[in-house]
Amino acid sequence: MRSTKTIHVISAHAEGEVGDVIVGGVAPPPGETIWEQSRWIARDQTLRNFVLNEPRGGVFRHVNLLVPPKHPEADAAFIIMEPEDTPPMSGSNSICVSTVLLDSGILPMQEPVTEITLEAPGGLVRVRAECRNGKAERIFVQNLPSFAERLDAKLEVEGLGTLTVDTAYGGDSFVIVDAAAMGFSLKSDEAHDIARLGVRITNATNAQFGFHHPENPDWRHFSFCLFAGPVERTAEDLRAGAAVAIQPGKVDRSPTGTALSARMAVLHARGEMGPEDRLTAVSLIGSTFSGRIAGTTKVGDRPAILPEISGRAWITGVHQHMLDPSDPWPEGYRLTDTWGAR
Ligand SMILES: O=C(O)[C@H]1NCC[C@@H]1O
Repeated sequence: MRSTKTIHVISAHAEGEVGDVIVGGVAPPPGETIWEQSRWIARDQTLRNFVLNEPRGGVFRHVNLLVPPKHPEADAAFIIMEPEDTPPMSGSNSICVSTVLLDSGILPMQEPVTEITLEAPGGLVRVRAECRNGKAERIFVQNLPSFAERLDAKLEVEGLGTLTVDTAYGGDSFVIVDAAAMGFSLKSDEAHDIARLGVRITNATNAQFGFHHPENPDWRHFSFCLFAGPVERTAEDLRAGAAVAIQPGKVDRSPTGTALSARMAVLHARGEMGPEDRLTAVSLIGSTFSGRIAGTTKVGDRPAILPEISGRAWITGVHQHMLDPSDPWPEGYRLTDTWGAR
């Protein structure tokens, strides 16, 4: 076999959403901070195209690049590559990265609990992993400070009229719509319609509102549309369906940890969720992430919560992605039959 580059990957999924991890074969990109390194990866596109485009990737794939941490408290750092974005943070990807680091032995595992600190592009995240028999069984992530931005804002969407939406940040930026008001009961056979509609709503939100993060002026757009199911409360246990449309038009198979964090920020801002409550988000495939509000803080002058989310991930394989020097498509390709919901 001949190859001009070989990239070593441990593949994983968190509650259904793919989050592969590059463990070797890629030199750390230039940059003084993990955020700067992630901007370099986003601008350069070479690695993104190689691992995300066909024939090695596909629209369902997210890939995380492990890099040496910059922060003295971090045990490891990672750059997240999603189909269209290179975001500050991701729930499912951080759970996959933690699981791969511990299950593969890159970081030492201690049973029954291992605590590690990860450096995401958006900042430090503390991780607690429940471990048994050599497996990280459940990962608890103290996500980035999360905040509600607009509540009950009016958004015009061509063909849909005026929608009432919330916007929020949960490690990534969300427009949140009421799933029932959009005619969805959040069943798996609605995935295609949710993906198509969600992208239209995200695009309209970007055109009309534009996102502003008080401490990260580089993150200026809305990434996702969350279709939020009704919250059912039993004492301190809250439960709600969640389907997130990801650009260019797919639905997260997991319940989306950043969406759960954004939703908890909105519920907290409305006085509908407190630190004693737990919110379980349920995805279209029936998988769950659990969340709680571990504290409150401020992001700039905005009131914010410190969300903790938890979920499970599993390793699915080990891959070596290679490039034959005669391959005419070294950066791969995308076609609109799968890249973008039609
Ligand atoms: O869990 C999450 O936050 C993510 N899942 C894929 C897209 C989002 O980053």
